[in-house]
Amino acid sequence: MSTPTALAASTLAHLQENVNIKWTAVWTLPVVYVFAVVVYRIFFHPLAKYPGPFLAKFTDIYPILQMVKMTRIYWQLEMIETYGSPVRVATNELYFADAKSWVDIYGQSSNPCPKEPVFYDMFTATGATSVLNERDKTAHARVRRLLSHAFSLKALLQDEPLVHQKVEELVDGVFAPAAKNQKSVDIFGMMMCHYLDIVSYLSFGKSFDSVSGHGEISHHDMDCFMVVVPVQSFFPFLRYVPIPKIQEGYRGLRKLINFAQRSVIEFQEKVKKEGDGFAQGTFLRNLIDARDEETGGSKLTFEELVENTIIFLIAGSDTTAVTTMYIIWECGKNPQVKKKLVDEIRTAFPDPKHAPTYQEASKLPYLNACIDEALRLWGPLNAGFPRVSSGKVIGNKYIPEGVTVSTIPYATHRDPKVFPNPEEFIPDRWLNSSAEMRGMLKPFSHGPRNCIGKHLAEIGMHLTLTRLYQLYDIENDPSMTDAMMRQKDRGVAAPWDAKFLIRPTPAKR
Ligand code: HEM
Repeated sequence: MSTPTALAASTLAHLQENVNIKWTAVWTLPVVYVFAVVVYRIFFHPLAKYPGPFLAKFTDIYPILQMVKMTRIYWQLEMIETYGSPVRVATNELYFADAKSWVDIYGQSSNPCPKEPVFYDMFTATGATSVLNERDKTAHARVRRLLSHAFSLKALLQDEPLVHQKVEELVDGVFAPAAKNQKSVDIFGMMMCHYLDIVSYLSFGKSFDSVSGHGEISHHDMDCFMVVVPVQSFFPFLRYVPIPKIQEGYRGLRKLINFAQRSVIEFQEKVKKEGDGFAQGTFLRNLIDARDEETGGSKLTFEELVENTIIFLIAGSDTTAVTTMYIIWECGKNPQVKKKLVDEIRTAFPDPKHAPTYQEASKLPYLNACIDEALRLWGPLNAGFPRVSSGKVIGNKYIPEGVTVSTIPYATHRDPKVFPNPEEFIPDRWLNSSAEMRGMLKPFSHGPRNCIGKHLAEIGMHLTLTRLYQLYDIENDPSMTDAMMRQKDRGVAAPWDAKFLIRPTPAKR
């Protein structure tokens, strides 16, 4: 018979055993779960058969790491070169680098691949959706139709005098003083400001005037809020974090939203007061007046106007500025290229009193070739645009629904079979371009979600480059190196050191 002490001891031992079993269960269950997930992802996941680095089979570490390091484009190319296309770069993600995938993923389709939510939810200033991040096909098509007239070449050309005015401000405020004083000038920030001034003028009916520094909003405000905008969708309470940089970002964002709201209201009031004649045919007037017959004559709401115009600033200034700067950089490095371009421009426009118009400048074959080549080699958004497979054949394989897919421009633009010597800046390759080359060059993406601002970007770049080379001989400052101009991929891929020193001197004719 057990004594009471022995009984108590045995009960205690049982209890302890139970507790041990429970503790063992507490830590073994997650381990078994994680092990099962890893085994599933490596051997049984629908993407198990695709090549790729080992860790990508069961983690999403690589793309995240590359985004943080801002070196995504280089790693993307390395993945394609090492494993071919498609390559599995994360548990549920494939990269492609061929012409057919451009059409399959991004082309017009009754079964389109929608935008990837985690990536695109980042891009909102006010919390509303815009043409950029709207995922629903029908809702996007409505906004896109409402915006399309304002972005048509014909409508934009009505605003051409404004672009000329901004180009002259860049000349007078930046190039002329540097040429006069025979000094190098850093055009990195100024070029961003130049295009910001153009887009803000179109969007709000008044420019930020950031080149002259007289405006209400500066490029610095934009930089500030770009620190918080992409992060806040992951951390909804970010605005309450008392870190100075974050608070400065929110101040910049609030300033911009206030400016946008105020400008749209003032403009709408003027339209009401002054009637049909007011600012007729201008960009903002076109947006306000646009009606979509397919949705019973719906118009852009106030919230849509504000969010979309802010998105135009983000999408349309640094992108165009970066491309312009890389053309100047490459011309500085390649005297023969520069000579051809400058000769073409100065022969077509010998009189410095006549600033070339877009219709004239867009007919220059070598300038067009330089722009294509810069977008191929240095395109600001060449890291790709993620979509979610809708369950369809992409390339030549069926890709199940839900897999994240993208075609990587940085890689298609460097395919040596299509672009010999891919790392070299050779504008001549575009003078007789093949359909194959055009099928691989997609700096503005492809299909119904391609860049709506392409014409505006082209007007800006043509007018700016022709005028600058018409008036100035431009050298790269000797201190500038390839390493300083290497692209840093902060969303828009721009020179690593955020600096580009050049030396303009009056054109020798
Ligand atoms: C060289 C200059 C530019 C380049 C390389 C460029 C490139 C692109 C690319 C690749 C996309 C597709 C992005 C995606 O699918 O996520 C895009 C979309 C867009 N771009 Fe541009 N862009 C440029 C200039 C502009 C300008 C000047 C504007 C307007 C002011 C603009 C406004 C937009 C908008 C609103 C979208 C979203 C379109 C939609 O989803 O329907 N872009 N751009």
